[in-house]
Amino acid sequence: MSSTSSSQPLAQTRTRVKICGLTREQDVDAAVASGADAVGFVLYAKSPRAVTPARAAELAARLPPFVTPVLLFVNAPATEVIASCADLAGAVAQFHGDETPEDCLRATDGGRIPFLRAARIPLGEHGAHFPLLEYARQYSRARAILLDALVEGYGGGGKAFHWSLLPPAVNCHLVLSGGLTPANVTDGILQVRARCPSLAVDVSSGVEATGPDGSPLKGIKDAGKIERFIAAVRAADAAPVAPT
Ligand SMILES: O=C(O)c1ccccc1N[C@@H]1O[C@H](COP(=O)(O)O)[C@@H](O)[C@H]1O
Repeated sequence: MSSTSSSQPLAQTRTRVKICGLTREQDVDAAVASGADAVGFVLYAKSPRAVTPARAAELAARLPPFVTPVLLFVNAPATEVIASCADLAGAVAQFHGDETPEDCLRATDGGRIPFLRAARIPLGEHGAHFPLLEYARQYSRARAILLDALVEGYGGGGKAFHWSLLPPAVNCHLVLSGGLTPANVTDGILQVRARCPSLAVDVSSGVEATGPDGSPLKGIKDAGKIERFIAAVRAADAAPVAPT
């Protein structure tokens, strides 16, 4: 039985929130205080938000029960994924590179470690050509398909794809990400939830602090932005679902 597709329609749930790319204790605490359901640590050395597995475990030790640590990998060897997840109780793996369905299973001990698979949707009108339903079928052992924009460097680019070009009906668990901010997340949820009842959201760039010149401080979060982001998610949950 697959995890992401079912013949029965999925139930609509409260929108779960993941805050990703955390590198500091105070940002983990801010995410938890604002009501995040999950926090993400980037175990991809080329990312400006990269942490080591040991640092991820140290930061995750601050999490209270029922807040899930997510470890993000890009084309990491299976042994590395398995070892990192073994060191962090309750961790979920997020595959954000070119991992095949077989790679995902190998790196999760045959699916025993729960995992998310990122789908990288082209920007602009090209997004209409992404075969999401087929992709979800291929990665049916994933707990959810995480939608991100196709950007250089695999992810974390702060760019949004065109949500309106997603298929009209998707019956698998989705995580919407890519360029979400406190200002656009309500609209994103309303557009995607009309197509998929089981939706979570994930943000990194959109809740980061900025330097004196307005440039983003990658890996450094802004507690106020995290709070406004989660408040905007709750506003979407309180809104009626509009048909597509
Ligand atoms: O954060 C990164 O540096 C990163 C690097 C490589 C792959 C994914 C990465 N981040 C993830 O990308 C999505 C969207 O992020 P954003 O909100 O647009 O910045 C999210 O899952 C990040 O965790």
